[in-house]
Amino acid sequence: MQPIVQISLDLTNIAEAIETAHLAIRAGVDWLEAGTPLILAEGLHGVRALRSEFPNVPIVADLKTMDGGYLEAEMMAGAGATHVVVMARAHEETVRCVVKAGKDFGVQVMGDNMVSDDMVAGAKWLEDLGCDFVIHHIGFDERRGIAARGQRMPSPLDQLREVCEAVKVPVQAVGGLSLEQAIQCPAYGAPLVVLGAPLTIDADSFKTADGDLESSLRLICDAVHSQRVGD
Ligand SMILES: O=C([C@H](O)CO)[C@H](O)[C@H](O)COP(=O)(O)O
Repeated sequence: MQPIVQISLDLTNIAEAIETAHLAIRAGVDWLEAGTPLILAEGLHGVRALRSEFPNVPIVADLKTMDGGYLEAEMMAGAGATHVVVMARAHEETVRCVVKAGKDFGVQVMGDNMVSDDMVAGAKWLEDLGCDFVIHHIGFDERRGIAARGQRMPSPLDQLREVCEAVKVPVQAVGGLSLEQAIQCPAYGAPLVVLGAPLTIDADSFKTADGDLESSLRLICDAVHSQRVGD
């Protein structure tokens, strides 16, 4: 499969999310993610607004579902999401409910192995329960906490190859990746590349000399799309 570029809209209002999404789509981004902060701030309205503005673009709702999985997935599907996210730390029954809702409402399920005791086993478990994708994720707080104690910050690249080898479903690596590291994900076997905080939060640092963020983003998308997964 050709690598896919997703932008994580970790923003807190619809106007900013739509503006960033337009720029991203023009630059070649394939999927939009309604990030957790956007969903907290704007809820279903945020997902509906993205769907209405971008009728044909896949939209990942990063809900991080822990319970009540069927209804959460049903609501997000109704608002226009094409993908929902359930956590490996949730009860097995919750993952099953989200997978069932995914089938009933035509959305795909991404299982997130964040904070699993064994990240590789967590990924495999999510696949066995029927998730369509695995997100291999080192959480924001975990990374910051470890760094604050003066230890090396863990990276999702550390075990990415192992996770990709353990499952058959496509894998996405998330959590503190620089743009350069994100671009390397297909070489580790992960076809889904997420551009997160560096672009949505520190966007100014990624503008080209002429101040054009869109052209920087286009270069990144081209670099990802020109790769073959696992090379
Ligand atoms: O899911 C996320 C996190 O848990 C906070 O909600 C972020 O979208 C994800 O961690 C992306 O983070 P960066 O890689 O730092 O952009």
